[in-house]
Amino acid sequence: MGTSVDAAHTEGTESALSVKKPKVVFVLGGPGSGKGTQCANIVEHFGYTHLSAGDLLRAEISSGSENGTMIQNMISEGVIVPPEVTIKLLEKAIMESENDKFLIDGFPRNEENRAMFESVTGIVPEFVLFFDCSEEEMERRLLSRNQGRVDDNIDTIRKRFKVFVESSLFVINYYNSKGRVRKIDAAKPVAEVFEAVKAVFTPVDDKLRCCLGDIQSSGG
Ligand SMILES: Nc1ncnc2c1ncn2[C@@H]1O[C@H](COP(=O)(O)OP(=O)(O)O)[C@@H](O)[C@H]1O
Ligand SMILES: Nc1ccn([C@@H]2O[C@H](COP(=O)(O)OP(=O)(O)O)[C@@H](O)[C@H]2O)c(=O)n1
Ligand SMILES: [Mg+2]
Repeated sequence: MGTSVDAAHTEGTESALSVKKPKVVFVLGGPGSGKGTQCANIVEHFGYTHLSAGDLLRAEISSGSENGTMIQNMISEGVIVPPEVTIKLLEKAIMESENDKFLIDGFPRNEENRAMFESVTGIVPEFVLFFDCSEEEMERRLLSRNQGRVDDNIDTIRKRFKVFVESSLFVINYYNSKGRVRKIDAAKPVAEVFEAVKAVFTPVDDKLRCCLGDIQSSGG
């Protein structure tokens, strides 16, 4: 028995996370759909901690980890890194945070990611925010992102789109069948997308209070 990150992978739901029981929202959508951009807005307004699976993997490469070369090669090819690597990084980041609510951005990207995260941590997401955007628009955004990413070139972008359609959409459909997907039209300008995101995160009783306020102030 143990609660260390290493122990988590051999002991099923004995992960430290099954004790911490954080609140988790998965943020999914194709490459360039605006996940990172909107997560920054959500953090500011709703007090979540943002964990981007891609950022954690890139930090792992920069740290000189023994997995670094393998991760670097896989990101350059636009393919999905083995789930135990990504889950370990997510668990560590969650355990190191004092917060108890997290936006997990860009994960789970395939069924292997999803099933292993659930069996290791015992966590089911509150809901899944899905940014829906055309490939044409996502391609335009990625080609002008200018963050020096090795995978923002047209060849790798096409491979990432293929992985999204062939593997990631399966996960979105899975959660949709469980009624957990909140789909957002992500092709609109950033501020308009965030209005739709806010509606998803604002608790129902806040929305009611807001409407009642409107009725009272109009004398109704
Ligand atoms: N709604 C939007 N309209 C236009 N450009 C956007 C929008 N959302 C994000 N961007 C830009 O598109 C690029 C990709 O956004 P990002 O948030 O990194 O997407 P993701 O994390 O899904 O790949 C960035 O340069 C970002 O500034
Ligand atoms: N769950 C994940 C998330 C990202 N990745 C890798 O990291 C790359 C970049 O992911 P990202 O989330 O930063 O990319 P964007 O969708 O933000 O453009 C992916 O193309 C994968 O190679 C992964 O292997 N597994
Ligand atoms: Mg991103």
